[in-house]
Amino acid sequence: MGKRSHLEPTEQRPKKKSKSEKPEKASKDKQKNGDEKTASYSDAFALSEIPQSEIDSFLTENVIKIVDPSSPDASQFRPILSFDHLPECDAGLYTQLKSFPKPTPIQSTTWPLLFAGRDVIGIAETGSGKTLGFGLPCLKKLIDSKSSKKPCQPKAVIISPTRELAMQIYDQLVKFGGTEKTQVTCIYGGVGKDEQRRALQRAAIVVATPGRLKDLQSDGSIDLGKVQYLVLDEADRMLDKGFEQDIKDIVKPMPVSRRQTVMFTATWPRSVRDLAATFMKTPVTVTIGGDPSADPRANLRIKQVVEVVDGRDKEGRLIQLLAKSQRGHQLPEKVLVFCLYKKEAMRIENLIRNKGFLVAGIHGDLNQSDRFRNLDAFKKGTATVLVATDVAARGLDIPNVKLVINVTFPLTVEDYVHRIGRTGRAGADGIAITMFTETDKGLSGGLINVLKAAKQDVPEALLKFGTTVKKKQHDVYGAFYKDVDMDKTATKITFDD
Ligand SMILES: Nc1ncnc2c1ncn2[C@@H]1O[C@H](COP(=O)(O)OP(=O)(O)OP(=O)(O)O)[C@@H](O)[C@H]1O
Repeated sequence: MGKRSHLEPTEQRPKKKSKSEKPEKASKDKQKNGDEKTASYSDAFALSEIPQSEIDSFLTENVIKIVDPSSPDASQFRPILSFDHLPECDAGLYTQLKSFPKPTPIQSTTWPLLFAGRDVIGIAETGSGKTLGFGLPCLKKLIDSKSSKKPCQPKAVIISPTRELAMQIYDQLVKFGGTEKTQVTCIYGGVGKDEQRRALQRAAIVVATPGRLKDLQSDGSIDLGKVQYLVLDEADRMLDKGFEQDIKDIVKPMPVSRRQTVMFTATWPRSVRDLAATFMKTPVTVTIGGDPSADPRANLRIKQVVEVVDGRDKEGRLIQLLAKSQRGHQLPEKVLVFCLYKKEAMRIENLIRNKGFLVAGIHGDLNQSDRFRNLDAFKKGTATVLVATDVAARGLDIPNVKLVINVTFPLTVEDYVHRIGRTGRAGADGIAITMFTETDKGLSGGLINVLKAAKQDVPEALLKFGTTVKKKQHDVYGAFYKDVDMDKTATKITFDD
């Protein structure tokens, strides 16, 4: 292990080391924190052989920041630069990884920490492989675990804000899970409970939406007292007011000392950070691409176009854009159209259908089988336009979405970053076109900062609305807040369960 750096204990930066200097192969029983979690992790020999200068370049080039309150030593956890550096594991866990050239930066940096049992907050751009970032260590933990599992007592729980995202995480775990795949299950609302109860009998890893998980916990169908690995995906969403109480209730039977807690997201607003700390034990915060205290950051491969328009011109402009993307190419492009409200989404979907485009919709008023079916149609390309509310803003990994059109701006710039992040995934490019009207002007400052940070053009007309960033106005924001029918006087907020 190299010399300790003189940095403040809260911050790790790449340490300078000569090329010939090699770190000791260190065994890392990382639990200095006096808790009951134990995990042993050592750098693979091939990783320990890599010169420190190469590690330093990797950290610098990817603008990786690691803040560990318990240690100032940057070399303690070397990023896993190649799949060959992964710790040994049975059960064909790494077989499927061969389809990828190497780990993404968030995977490289968080995997060693997670294998070593640390609590981790991982912040990285949309489409950067965060699911496997938390998913692979989860599967490895299960494979390595010697203790037997009792029915309805999972060892790992992964919580996601929407049913579609929960299913997507489940699919990934099954795909990468090798022989353990039969021990993964997914529970979410909008469908019957009996089958889910049966699946819980054998499930070691449960992927869930919070409402249904809480329901099954309350009626005794699941006992979370043995959970050792807890993930909040889209963590800022899971911790905002809409879900906060559910999450608190769910984690009550899993003491923080006995569980590893993992939070991943692309946006990490200040408003949730203190709350996050109450769920975690000396977490290491890993940020890819810059300081987490800055404005939410968009994926840099997405070209962002903002058009300041009169509200009455939106539909005409939308049809123009769709005509170009659907008929101006050999094959129609996949386009995701975001609306703010369910009624608006339904109206826009009908409008698009009447113009002869292949369209499907996804929002909270559809039953679950229609939601899954429509999403599937878009994935397969039988519908090339998907009209969605923010229920589809986060996490969904739909191949080849070329264009995102925001017909109505979301209620927060974080949601904007997630919405446009449905394109430009896994290294691809994408375009996002946003119609911005006078009604949205309260968010112009935040949007301008997102555009500037991503070196995008800021239209004059947007600057005229002002550059001040207003404090977040909605305690409940994002996908579910907006899945409300604002045309009605009763403003019941509905959540995925
Ligand atoms: N090492 C890798 N190399 C290339 N592609 C990868 C790698 N790991 C994962 N992917 C692929 O990248 C895509 C995006 O991954 P994922 O959905 O996990 O992104 P994310 O960071 O969670 O995005 P979001 O913030 O939108 O939820 C997926 O199709 C996934 O299969």
